[in-house]
Amino acid sequence: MASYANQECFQSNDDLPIVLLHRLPSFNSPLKDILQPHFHLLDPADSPEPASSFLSCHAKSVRALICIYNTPLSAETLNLLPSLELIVAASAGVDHIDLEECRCRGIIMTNASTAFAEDAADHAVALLIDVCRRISTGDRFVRAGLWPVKRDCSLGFKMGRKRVGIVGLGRIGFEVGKRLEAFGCSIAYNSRKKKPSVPFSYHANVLDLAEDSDALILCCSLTEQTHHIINKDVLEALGKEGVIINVGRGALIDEKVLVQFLLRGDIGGAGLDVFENEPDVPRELFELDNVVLSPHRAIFTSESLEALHELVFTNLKAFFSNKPLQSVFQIE
Ligand SMILES: O=CC(=O)O
Repeated sequence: MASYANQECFQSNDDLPIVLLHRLPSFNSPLKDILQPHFHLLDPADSPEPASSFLSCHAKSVRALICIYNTPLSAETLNLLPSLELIVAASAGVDHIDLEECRCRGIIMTNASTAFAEDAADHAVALLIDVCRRISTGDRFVRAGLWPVKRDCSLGFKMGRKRVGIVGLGRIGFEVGKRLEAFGCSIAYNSRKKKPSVPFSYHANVLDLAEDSDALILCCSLTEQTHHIINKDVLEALGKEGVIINVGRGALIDEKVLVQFLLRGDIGGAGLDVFENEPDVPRELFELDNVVLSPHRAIFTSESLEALHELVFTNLKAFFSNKPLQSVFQIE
């Protein structure tokens, strides 16, 4: 457990480094209480003034900003902050932040993938097991009181020893691969570049990966290049018994196409933690027993959030002491 009290604290209130919290008024986080003794936190969401006047007023003093969860951070907002050098994203995905503007301005970014990787990977594997073994289906069957009156004969798929393709071998994808190796699965992956010293086989494109896989697990970031990376051709290549799992972002998949494939039985099943228009989920999926739906909660454990708080604290502390940062997100 992190102990923030033990960390060296800046001396007087005036000495506290200024950090801007960027959050929607609806997003609260215990981070505020944790950081308050160590940093002078500016929170426009708590101010009666419009955010733009609040930001203009404090613009010059803000060198670091914490972006809470998926609060959109546009070029327009960034332009109000000419002294900004660091964005600490309290999320693994950073598709809600204008990366092009950050790249042009040389703003450094850290994200939370080191804090979230293990729990997100557990969730991906849990979805795969659930889709293959129909665990949620069985749960619904028991709760509906059907067991005493009829037998549950829904046949699932074996999950062990399957060929699994991971799309995006960052920290989360790597943890997924490690876990599935223990189930006897053979692991291959696709990412922008082949990773040195990784024991999994590399496919330079997703179509080839899908052709060689029984299940695809999406763990990559959402970018212009990965938007709808899972399309009709990829789903066809995955085949009628193929399973798709998504713990990345909804728009990695062309969702309308996926729904059609599932309704026609042209794919074996799907485990989805993320959706194109969250929290709206295509209602057609509600009736399908080979689909497991999860409300974007792959990272939500108390341990993950504790690790996130520690990471945010450590990065801010390091930044203001000119020390190396952890979990830097490379903007390309
Ligand atoms: O989806 C969760 C995250 O990006 O942290």
